[in-house]
Amino acid sequence: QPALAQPALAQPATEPLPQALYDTMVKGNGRLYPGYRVNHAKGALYEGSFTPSPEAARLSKAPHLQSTPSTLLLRYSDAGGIPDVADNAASAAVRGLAFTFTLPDGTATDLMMINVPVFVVRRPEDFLGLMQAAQATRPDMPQPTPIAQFLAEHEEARRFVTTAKPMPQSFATEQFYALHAYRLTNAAGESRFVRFRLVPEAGTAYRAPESTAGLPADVLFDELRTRVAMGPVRYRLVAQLAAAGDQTADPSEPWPADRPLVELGTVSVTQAVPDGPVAERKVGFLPNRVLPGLDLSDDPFLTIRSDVYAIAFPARQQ
Ligand code: HEM
Repeated sequence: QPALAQPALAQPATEPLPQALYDTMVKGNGRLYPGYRVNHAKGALYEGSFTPSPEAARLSKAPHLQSTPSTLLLRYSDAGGIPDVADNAASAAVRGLAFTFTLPDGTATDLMMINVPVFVVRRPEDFLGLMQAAQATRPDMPQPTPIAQFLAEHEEARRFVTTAKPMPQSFATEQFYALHAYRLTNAAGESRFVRFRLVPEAGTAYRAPESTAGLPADVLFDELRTRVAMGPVRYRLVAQLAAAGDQTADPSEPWPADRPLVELGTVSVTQAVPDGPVAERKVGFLPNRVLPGLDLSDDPFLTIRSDVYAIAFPARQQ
């Protein structure tokens, strides 16, 4: 009997993906900013409330989507790991808005959004590849540079980087998207896949690209603080409903624009958190902090990102 050739399973000792994503993000920042988030480092904390619409309970039995209002803790942010990045810097253009909804009995869930409707890559491992390609690229390199090569091979990333990301007039005139699909299940046991978005009551309003150069570094955060001091800033939380067969695993691929939108309720941002810069260090959000009636889809980013944030949060407590 011939001996079966057993190739040695010589796998290179690689880091688990969440740790590799975190470490590569830290490396990309070039230096450490102790106490700050490695991404979305510049931000501000606010309080508010969420009042669900009657339609919300028809879609989901999740406690925050029934009739009882929740209190909200919200954090607005600019992209990138530099805590004092200017709001008009190109690197800050992907802005974040993260929420914790808390019911009177302490039940809580998180929702994390950015101001673009789709993500830059299809899969978490591609995000690692994108960061590695960007970090390996030097201006004096011959073409194709690693980043040019990555973009050549990833059509969705090309689409993302070439899509204009205009600077809003205000955080109160920007739309935000949770990107990933979630599954809502109502009291009758009926399930739908949805994607959440936030639509500003003030309408969307952007700045002409040629008008942003001389703006103060904190223009958006200062404007929001002044605006909220004068009265609540409101948004509508909206669910886009998937049709049967729409894919739910790839946040770089939008669903067709004709998918119905259902209003889930009103978000009111009512006041800045006192001593927010200190308070925000003890605050973290998780894409997988869900409730019965609000479940994760098969989008692998939801779990991988949650694992990354579970590494990042304790690392910034020191
Ligand atoms: C694999 C892809 C991603 C990685 C590795 C990643 C990593 C990170 C990390 C490490 C932080 C800092 C967390 C902390 O210290 O608490 C962060 C913050 C954030 N991320 Fe991501 N992220 C990814 C994708 C996304 C996507 C798709 C969204 C869109 C919803 C998003 C939205 C945010 C927001 C809004 C924050 C700020 C949270 C806050 O204000 O505390 N991220 N990200």
